[in-house]
Amino acid sequence: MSDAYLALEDGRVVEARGRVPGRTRGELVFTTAYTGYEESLTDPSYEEQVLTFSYPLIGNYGVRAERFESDRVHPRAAVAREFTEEVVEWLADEGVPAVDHLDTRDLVTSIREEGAMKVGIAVGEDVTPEDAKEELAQCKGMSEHVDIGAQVTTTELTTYEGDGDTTVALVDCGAKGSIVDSLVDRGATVHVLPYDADAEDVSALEPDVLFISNGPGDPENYTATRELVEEFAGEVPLAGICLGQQIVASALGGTTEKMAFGHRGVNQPVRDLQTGKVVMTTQNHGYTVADPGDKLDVTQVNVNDDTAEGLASEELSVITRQYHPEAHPGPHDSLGFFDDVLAMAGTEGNEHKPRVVASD
Ligand SMILES: NC(=O)CC[C@H](N)C(=O)O
Repeated sequence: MSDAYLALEDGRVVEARGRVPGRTRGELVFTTAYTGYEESLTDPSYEEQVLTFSYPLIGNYGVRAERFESDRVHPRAAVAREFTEEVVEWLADEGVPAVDHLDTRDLVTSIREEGAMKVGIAVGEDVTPEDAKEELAQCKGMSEHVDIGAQVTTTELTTYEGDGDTTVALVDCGAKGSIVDSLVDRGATVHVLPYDADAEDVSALEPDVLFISNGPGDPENYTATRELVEEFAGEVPLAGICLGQQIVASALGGTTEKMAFGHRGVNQPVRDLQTGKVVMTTQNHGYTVADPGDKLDVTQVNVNDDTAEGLASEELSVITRQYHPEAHPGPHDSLGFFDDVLAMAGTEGNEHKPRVVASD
């Protein structure tokens, strides 16, 4: 008898060792990141997903709150070949079910072949495969979480003061803390707004840049945020990261679609189409921009599958990234994006000229 079962959408039930008890469900995804488990587990973009680590040992350098990207763990459950005791204690404190001692290579191969799939999980002394199947039966697809932004956003305007002249209105659809840090470190004052902020809320801040954050789920469900982009495009420079790129594209006439299993890891190669340079990037997304529309140009692409990794419009002053230039976890190669965003703002005291071509 096992004390943990995973019921997969493809009909299989996988046995595992229970580390943190509970019953839950979500979309089963994997990350190939070999460091950064604290950052990944606290990334709000993982809301409503079950995160499988393909790296076999998770927790070997401890758990430190200073590395967290938000104030809680977001995946509904965590799966690894082996979790250390310290990670298990953290996940137990957070009430997030965890399992290990299963063949994660097999799980990852299934997701690669069949795509991200729903999973039901049951962990505890008396659980049965039927319990996991019951969870699976109640599991929604990611796009069915129509108001997922409400689960991860700030509920009130919060301001982080920088010592420069640029004011950024950051719409929080589940923003990682490192995005705020990267902007404040460069002197920007960042006003973090709820995901459903309206045009008046934004105008009141007189921002130099409207910045749409990363976040979980289907970009087409973020109606209020898309309306903000429509309203301010051409009036205020626009920036976006990950979900932010998808929302900007969708608002400006482009389309988005769900990927088979997405990109999650810290070594995704991205080519800048103007410079030809390739950088290694951190990624965590299951949707992508299928067509950028007439107003935006694709400026960067994924080397593995050619998907759009950067978009821009010189005319409208827009730059976006599908990957995570703020890193945490992952390489710092693309931090220059934040300099480009502030340069685009063209505020007084900024030594750069406004431009939309990336330097990263
Ligand atoms: N990191 C993110 O912002 C994720 C974006 C979006 N929710 C996706 O899965 O594609």
